[in-house]
Amino acid sequence: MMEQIISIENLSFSYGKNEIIKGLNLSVNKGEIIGLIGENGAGKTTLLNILLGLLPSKKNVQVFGGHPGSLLAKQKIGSMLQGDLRLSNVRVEEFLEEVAMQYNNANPLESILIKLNLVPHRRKFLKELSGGLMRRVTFAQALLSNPDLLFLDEPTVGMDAQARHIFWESIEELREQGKTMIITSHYLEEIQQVASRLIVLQAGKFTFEGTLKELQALHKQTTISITSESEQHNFAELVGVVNVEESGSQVVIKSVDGDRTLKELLLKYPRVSNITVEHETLEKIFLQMTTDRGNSKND
Ligand SMILES: Nc1ncnc2c1ncn2[C@@H]1O[C@H](COP(=O)(O)OP(=O)(O)OP(=O)(O)O)[C@@H](O)[C@H]1O
Repeated sequence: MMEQIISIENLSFSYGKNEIIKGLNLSVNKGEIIGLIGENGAGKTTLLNILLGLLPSKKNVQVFGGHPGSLLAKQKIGSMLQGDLRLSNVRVEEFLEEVAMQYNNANPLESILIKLNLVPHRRKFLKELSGGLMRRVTFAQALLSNPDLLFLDEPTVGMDAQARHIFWESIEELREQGKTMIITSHYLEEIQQVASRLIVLQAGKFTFEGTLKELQALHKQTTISITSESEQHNFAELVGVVNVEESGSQVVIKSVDGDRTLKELLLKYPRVSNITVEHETLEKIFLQMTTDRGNSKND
């Protein structure tokens, strides 16, 4: 049987009169990697803070079968939140040693410093770290407790290419170990590669939950680019086509039924060449979803 790690039933949350989270339901099983995506201000960080017990909730939120923020949950969760640890006059290794002391089964600090390439920075003071280096130290802190559940809020902001690479490699290892994760990120290309399930949060409500494939099927616009030397054509008439742009012999066709459009295209216009077919990326789908909502708001 699947082990349920997080359970949320009809959760709402307000800051004063401002309702931020609106009737959310969610169940997360062991080993799932949830990619939580949403515009700025959608409520992602607020939701993570509720799951950590940093913001209040009622019995409708359970983490490891208990209340968020319980001693058990604290031992089992590693989190990497937004906001830097600008403590004065504390060195990286002193800070991490202190964190490790709070846990019963802490990972060896030395191995984490090596894995995250932090050995050359261990004697630096936190206050002198760059933004990206600070994120790496924050990730080290999240890993120290050898957590079963990780909340990673915008983990790669400010990281350089190498640090990002090391980060996603570590996530892959954690996935193989069966760890459960909720990751928020605005780098959708990165998140779509690791997430087993995507959740879109818009203005405090989940507007999509499922795999990337399922999301793509809902927004199934396909772009077919071709070269056509023939003057005699009417690509707009092909099945599924919603838009055609022509520039000389270059033609870009948008279709909501890519497979059938392509079939009919090749049947009717066998002489077209340089055919490329592109499905929607998560980035484009997300832009479309948020723009649609923006438009309907102004209706
Ligand atoms: N302490 C607070 N007091 C009042 N309002 C707050 C507080 N923290 C956040 N908010 C508001 O709650 C809303 C959701 O914020 P939250 O940080 O959860 O969004 P987010 O999805 O994480 O955004 P981002 O992508 O920018 O990190 C925003 O409108 C924000 O202004």
